Amino acid sequence: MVWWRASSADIDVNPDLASERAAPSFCVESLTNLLDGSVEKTRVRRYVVSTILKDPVFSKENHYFKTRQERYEGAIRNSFHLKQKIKELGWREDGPEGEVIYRAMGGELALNIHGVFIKSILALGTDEQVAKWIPLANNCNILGTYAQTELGHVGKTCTHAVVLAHLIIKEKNYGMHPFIVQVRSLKDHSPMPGITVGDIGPKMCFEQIDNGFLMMRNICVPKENMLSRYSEVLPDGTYVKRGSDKINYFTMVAVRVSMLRAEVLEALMKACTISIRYSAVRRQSELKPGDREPKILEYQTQQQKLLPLLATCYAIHFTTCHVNKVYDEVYGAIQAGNFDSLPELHALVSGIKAYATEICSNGIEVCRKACGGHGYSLFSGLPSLYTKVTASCTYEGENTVLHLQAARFLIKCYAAARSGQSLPHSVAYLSSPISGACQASSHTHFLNPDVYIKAYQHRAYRLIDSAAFKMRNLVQSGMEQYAAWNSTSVELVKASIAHTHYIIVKLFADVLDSLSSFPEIQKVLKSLCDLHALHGIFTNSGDFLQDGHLSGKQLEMLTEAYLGLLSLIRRDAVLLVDAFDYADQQLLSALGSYDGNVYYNLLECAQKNPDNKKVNAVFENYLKPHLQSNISKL
Ligand SMILES: CCCCCCC/C=C/C(=O)SCCNC(=O)CCNC(=O)[C@H](O)C(C)(C)COP(=O)(O)OP(=O)(O)OC[C@H]1O[C@@H](n2cnc3c(N)ncnc32)[C@H](O)[C@@H]1OP(=O)(O)O
Ligand SMILES: Cc1cc2nc3c(=O)[nH]c(=O)nc-3n(C[C@H](O)[C@H](O)[C@H](O)COP(=O)(O)OP(=O)(O)OC[C@H]3O[C@@H](n4cnc5c(N)ncnc54)[C@H](O)[C@@H]3O)c2cc1C
Repeated sequence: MVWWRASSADIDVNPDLASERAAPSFCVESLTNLLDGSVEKTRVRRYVVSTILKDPVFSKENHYFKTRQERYEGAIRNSFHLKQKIKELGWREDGPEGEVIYRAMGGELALNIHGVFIKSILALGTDEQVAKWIPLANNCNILGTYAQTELGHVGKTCTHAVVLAHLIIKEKNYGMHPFIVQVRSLKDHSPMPGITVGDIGPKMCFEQIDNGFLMMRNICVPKENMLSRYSEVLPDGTYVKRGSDKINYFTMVAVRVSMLRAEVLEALMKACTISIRYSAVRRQSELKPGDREPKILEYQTQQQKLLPLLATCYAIHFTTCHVNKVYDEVYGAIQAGNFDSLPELHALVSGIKAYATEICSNGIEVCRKACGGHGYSLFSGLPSLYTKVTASCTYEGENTVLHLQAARFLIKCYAAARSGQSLPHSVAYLSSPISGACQASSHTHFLNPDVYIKAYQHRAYRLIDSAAFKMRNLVQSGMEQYAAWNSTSVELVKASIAHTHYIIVKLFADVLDSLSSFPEIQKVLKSLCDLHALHGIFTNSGDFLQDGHLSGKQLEMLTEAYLGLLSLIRRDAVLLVDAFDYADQQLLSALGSYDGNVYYNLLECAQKNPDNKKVNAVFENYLKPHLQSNISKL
């Protein structure tokens, strides 16, 4: 549905795109409602997005020509204007509008880490600390950041930081604890005594956000500035702990959950929208001899690049819904004093954060290359999606480090299962390994979720089992535990990826069961679920063949099923990205607009280049002497 266009000109939809929408096999609007969560949520999202897009302060006119300073200033201006607007319109950041405001802004905000600062105080502060700091932070009377990494990330805006530092009392180290530290004066913004602070300089992306360095010398932090909901130092120096000592890491769990939808999946959905629409209007080369050039989406290799990514968008979408639900449950329990599920939540979120950021950033780059030369232009919208999302493979925990966090939990659970203990829900399968080889005897058998879920479960179990076995052998042969861990870490990362992939495939298949009242939607999502699962086996076939769970013959059958799905989903591909329901101004792409008038849009964007409006200074400075030295001979 288009409710906002890239251009005010009244342009018809490109017939090549119109024909893709002519005979839908399902109701696009119903699928949009499902993705949003309900008809009402779609209405609220559209209202928020259109309100934001109509506001001239938030205009992204000439976005791709802006300097770093212009983007930074614009993002600061946007952040304050948005706060004012939210207040005036009575929107609630913790209510239905809150979920979509950030997505609607498309990232052009500068106070994101102020949000992390607030999250930390809410999660880790006592009631008194929350009462003192949160109103100040909410009103932007102080501007905060979260400083954990050594050279990390205070920039040129903030006045306060939640600093994660070691708590040492009478020479005993109690580990990392959060302290609120004032880093700049509220009067003139100069660094506080003992503080050295500044911006770290140009980055691959995030020009609109300042990231910084921070050094502290002889800084005295008042005791009441240690966030003390779960651990406190009494006036006599006694350390008191309430609950788990891991809770001080909780901000990271919270941010990893919140970034999945708004930062990471959002970008892959946009990239798929752009590249699939473009592939339905771009015609190139020859398929059938003598025929007109086909749409590039007709090429099987193009389908193979884009359609599994489209399926991945849906898979990760349902995964993030599940993760949010689990997060709410566990956070509720923690607030009531029960920390039992924190390790499982941490492992689940770590694995999914690492898996999703990796697959989304790699996927966006595939989308960019799939658009040929125009994909390289910033006007395609694809390069900036990539440079932004690739950062998420690093921030909030570098992905290898996070897979190793998840693997540590898996190995512990595997050992617990072997000693007969019961396991948390997400790893319960480690108690009951699947025995025997896959029984599929035709390609259609691979369109049965039970068959591929078993294959994924078997692969995850085998990789965890074999990593645990190797480590045990290394330790038994005299290697120290830490060295055995390092010598097994490649296999451990692989095990975490396999476990996470199993969870994602299973969650997608579970969603299908709940859709029996929407048979058309169920059908198309079933094909996407099959494609997601079979693509994963096709591209990691060694893992499934290695111990004979699948045979070479079965892989041939699976390949046939997989390729069949590509041509099946190709028919609905444009409609499946239309269901993501992005307005053109959200995509900011000359290739991906709803109307498909790619060449008109590209030319319009290029003509906006201020450099095209006048003779360039290089003419006077460098070209003229050469061009005019022999002018009389022409
Ligand atoms: C528009 C968007 C703009 C961008 C926004 C970007 C904002 C970015 C912010 C940041 O990047 S903030 C910095 C984030 N840093 C990281 O994520 C670092 C990653 N490293 C870790 O998470 C490490 O685990 C650690 C927390 C630094 C601790 O390392 P350490 O080596 O001291 O201990 P470990 O052996 O790793 O863990 C000990 C113990 O604790 C458990 N654990 C670790 N993390 C958590 C957690 N988040 N929640 C719960 N539990 C956790 C871990 O499993 C171990 O448990 P046991 O096995 O001992 O039981
Ligand atoms: C855009 C952006 C915003 C950020 N914002 C913030 C912020 O607001 N606050 C903040 O505190 N930080 C922030 N960070 C920092 C970020 O959290 C860290 O960069 C990240 O956690 C990785 O840590 P590192 O840079 O020290 O990398 P390193 O840990 O040095 O990693 C470098 C390499 O070493 C490997 N490695 C490291 N440890 C292990 C291990 N145990 N086992 C195996 N391999 C290992 C990694 O896999 C990686 O390949 C931000 C970073 C970026 C890019």
